[in-house]
Amino acid sequence: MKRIVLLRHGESTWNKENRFTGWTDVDLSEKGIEEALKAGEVLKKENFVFNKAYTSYLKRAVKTLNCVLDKLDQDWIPVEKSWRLNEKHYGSLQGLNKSETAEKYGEEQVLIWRRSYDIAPAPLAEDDPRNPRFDIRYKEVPDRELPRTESLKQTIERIMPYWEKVIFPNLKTADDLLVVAHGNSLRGIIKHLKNISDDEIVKLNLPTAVPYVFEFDDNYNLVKDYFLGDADEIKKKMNAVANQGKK
Ligand SMILES: O=C(O)[C@@H](CO)OP(=O)(O)O
Repeated sequence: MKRIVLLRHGESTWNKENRFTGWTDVDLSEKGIEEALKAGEVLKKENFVFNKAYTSYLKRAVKTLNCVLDKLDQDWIPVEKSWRLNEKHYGSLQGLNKSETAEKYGEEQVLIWRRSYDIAPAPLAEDDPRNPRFDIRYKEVPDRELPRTESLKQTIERIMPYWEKVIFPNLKTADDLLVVAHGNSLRGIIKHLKNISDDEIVKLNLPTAVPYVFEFDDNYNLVKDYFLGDADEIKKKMNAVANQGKK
């Protein structure tokens, strides 16, 4: 049996403040660190030994991974970071409070921006200092590939080359892989793995720092997927994420 564990980072300071984050590089909150350490403990209890881990270029994911590996005493394993695992770029919404945005534009519009498959928020202006083209960490990425905003569809399009060429083929030699990323970048991967329709994906809200295990047979077909943890608590966390876009 081969397994890939997907893990959304722990609560960030902007999750706490209920602000659209996207590619903004905010830190974990105190609670986020605790959640990340707890995820590590849960994986330890299940005796996971990872061959390799992947994460994004954003510190809330990187630090969550570090907390998990520390708890597992597997700090030594190879880790690869890629900008392709970054969160969906939230364009000009980045920094805005989600409830205030719902007051202004309506909950339905906010749901479209947050969860629809192919509608993207308005892009950042070319000269906006937050435009990724000004950020040194993306200097190796051709400008035409750097987003100014993204729909989930566009997020999936930039993740897939990395998923299909780098992460997934590793299952040939590895038994257990760990991917620590973000609410929407992981929704994109899950949509692909479970073949979820464009309409159904709107309903998926990922909880922070709850390990989501995907099991594959010898032909790399998905056989089973499940969250590790208390079902009621996970449901509560998912509802809380969904409610962030309400007035
Ligand atoms: O703001 C964001 O970048 C994401 C993840 O925290 O939020 P949402 O759940 O609204 O897509």
